[in-house]
Amino acid sequence: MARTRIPTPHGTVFLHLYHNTLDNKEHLAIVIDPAQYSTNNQSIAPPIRSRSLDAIWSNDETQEDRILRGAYVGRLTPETRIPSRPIDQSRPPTDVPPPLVRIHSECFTGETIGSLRCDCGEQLDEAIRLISQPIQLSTSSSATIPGRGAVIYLRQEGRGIGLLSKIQAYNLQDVGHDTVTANILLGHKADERGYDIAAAILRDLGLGSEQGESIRLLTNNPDKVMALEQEGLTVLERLRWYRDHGSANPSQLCPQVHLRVARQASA
Ligand SMILES: Nc1nc2c(ncn2[C@@H]2O[C@H](COP(=O)(O)OP(=O)(O)OP(=O)(O)O)[C@@H](O)[C@H]2O)c(=O)[nH]1
Repeated sequence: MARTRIPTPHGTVFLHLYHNTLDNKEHLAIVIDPAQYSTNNQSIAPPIRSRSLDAIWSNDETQEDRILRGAYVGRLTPETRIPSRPIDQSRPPTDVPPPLVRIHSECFTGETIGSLRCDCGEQLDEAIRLISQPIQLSTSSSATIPGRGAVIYLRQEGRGIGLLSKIQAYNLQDVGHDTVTANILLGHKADERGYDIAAAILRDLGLGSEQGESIRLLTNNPDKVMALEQEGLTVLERLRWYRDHGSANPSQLCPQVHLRVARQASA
């Protein structure tokens, strides 16, 4: 695996690329924890870091090897390069809310070419924006810490049926079938997504696992919570956050979307 810093409109994030033994796809974790990047290093919450990244991979691994794959702490600059050490995870103080997590499945059409058949591109952006929002600590009405959490980006296009079948399904939708029937006519299940890889990535990041912190999950989809709990992860709270797919009715929008719509209307 490897990790690097990516500047985004919502701030600095750390992109983690994972290899796995279940499929030959490169799944990703977008870790939002800008405190790790700050120079004053006074974060009261534990850093969200990958155990496998910070592990020592071999006896002959050099500091340069570690830096190259992203196993460093703080900022990487021409003058500063501090390799990380294997993690000793500490539990956060009790007034720090659990990290916010979004499990997002790949959607080339919505994210890359801006398809309006779905709102996946907007959802991805909104997830990073929401997780990046400063967090108010419960013990003090004025103290805040930088937003922290992660988007787990799974390479399961078209609810797991793949891009080719998704394109064919769109044609079936254009001739009058709904999304579920279109998938079934193509020999697929209505939804072929799985969340075991997401659970493994979350465990690696110390999110939701016994050794780490519990999480708050951004989703309208209770299957995602069930799947993570079956994998032994702890989801403290499910936050409904967006409109359900296919719902164009503004009365069904959640508060964040109402806010965004209001902002757009006044722009
Ligand atoms: N087959 C098919 N897949 C679609 C269609 N529209 C969106 N998708 C896929 O649906 C997936 C979106 O899933 P998620 O981001 O996990 O979100 P969700 O299942 O809607 O649940 P939430 O967590 O509540 O947002 C992506 O893989 C998209 O490619 C469609 O019309 N047909």
